[in-house]
Amino acid sequence: MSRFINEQDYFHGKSECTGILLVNLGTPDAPDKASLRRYLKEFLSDPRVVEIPRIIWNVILHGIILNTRPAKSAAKYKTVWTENGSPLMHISEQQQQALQKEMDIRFQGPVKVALAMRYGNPAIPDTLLKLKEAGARRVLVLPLYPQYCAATNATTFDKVFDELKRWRWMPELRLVNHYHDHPGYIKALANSVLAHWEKQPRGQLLVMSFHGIPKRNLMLGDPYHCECHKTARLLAEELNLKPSEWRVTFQSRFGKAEWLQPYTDKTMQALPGEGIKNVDVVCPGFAADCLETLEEIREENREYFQHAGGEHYHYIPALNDNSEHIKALADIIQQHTQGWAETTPGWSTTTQQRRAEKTLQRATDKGAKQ
Ligand SMILES: C=CC1=C(C)c2cc3[nH]c(cc4nc(cc5[nH]c(cc1n2)c(C)c5CCC(=O)O)C(CCC(=O)O)=C4C)c(C)c3C=C
Ligand SMILES: [Fe+2]
Ligand SMILES: [Fe+2]
Repeated sequence: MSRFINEQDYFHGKSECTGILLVNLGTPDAPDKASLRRYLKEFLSDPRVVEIPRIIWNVILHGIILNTRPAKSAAKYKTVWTENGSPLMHISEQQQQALQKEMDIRFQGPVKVALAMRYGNPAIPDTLLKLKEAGARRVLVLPLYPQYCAATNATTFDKVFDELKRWRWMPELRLVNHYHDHPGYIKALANSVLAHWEKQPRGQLLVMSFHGIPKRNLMLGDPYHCECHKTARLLAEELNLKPSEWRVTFQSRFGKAEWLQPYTDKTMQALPGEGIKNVDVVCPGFAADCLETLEEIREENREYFQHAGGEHYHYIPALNDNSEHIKALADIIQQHTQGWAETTPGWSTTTQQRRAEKTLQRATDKGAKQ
């Protein structure tokens, strides 16, 4: 017996690979009360998510929230659930598959891209074990949150560290902290807005709505607020927008404390009164569409806006598995895996083959001339 996870079938010369662990938030297994209760219990028990002293929070969570919220949230999830299940899960799987293809093209050595969710399934420990079985001696953790936040990125890293604490032979580990100002990500966002404007008449204002966090977290030094504003400024610059043509708001407030302002819902209720009756809304902080974009932004906030006298409200989808997004994420992976011998970005097999064919052709041409 050993307290650690051992290398049961280790043998010398076993083939190795680089593992890329993509992580998003997670989603309930089904849009029903029992699944929501399980999911919310795990999520909201995380001290990185709710930073209230445990003794007080446990009473609120178990006494009130877990008795009221699961049914209400399940009803909301039902409105976005599709035959493929939760949008967040389905889109994340598409991203994983597309990134695996991109890695196979870009890298010489074997790279295995795996998807995990911070809460629910597929769990981070199980996915790390799968990467281990595949021979991943190097692991890059890429949380799919462009803006760093302790409630999302730090808790992802916590979970990875907790699992690796149990291993006898730890892999080399690298973490992507954030990519809020990555040029490829900003360009992909800008092009998705431009593509939308080609199909729909452009609104008077582009609202960039980010998931909120408690204001206290900002005061305690969380860089999230600042990174959201930087993303927004870079996106506005890329789109050549005047200051009056764009605005940052924060959505998805949870609980009674003050969160980052201005709130998206209050803004939507106020805009028609300011003479802004046509808006486009984009959520640059969400790598994949989910409950918070599809239900809260695409539907709920449209109602607030139109109820207040707004006319045209267009939601611009998240980047999802859009090819420019996948290329930007692949660039981020490439930057962060530099120096890991087997993944040295080089010519893919097809590129090498094409080069060899060209060389052969040149030699043949030369031979023919002589
Ligand atoms: C994009 C980054 C996110 C940050 C930052 C974030 C902070 C944060 N969230 C809650 C509470 C809830 N969030 C919920 C859903 C949810 N949150 C994110 C992303 C961020 N959260 C996503 C992608 C999702 C959607 C998941 C899906 O299945 O589609 C929920 C659950 C839904 C509900 O019951 O309303 C809660 C609760 C807090 C408290 C917080 C920061 C402290
Ligand atoms: Fe959230
Ligand atoms: Fe919400």
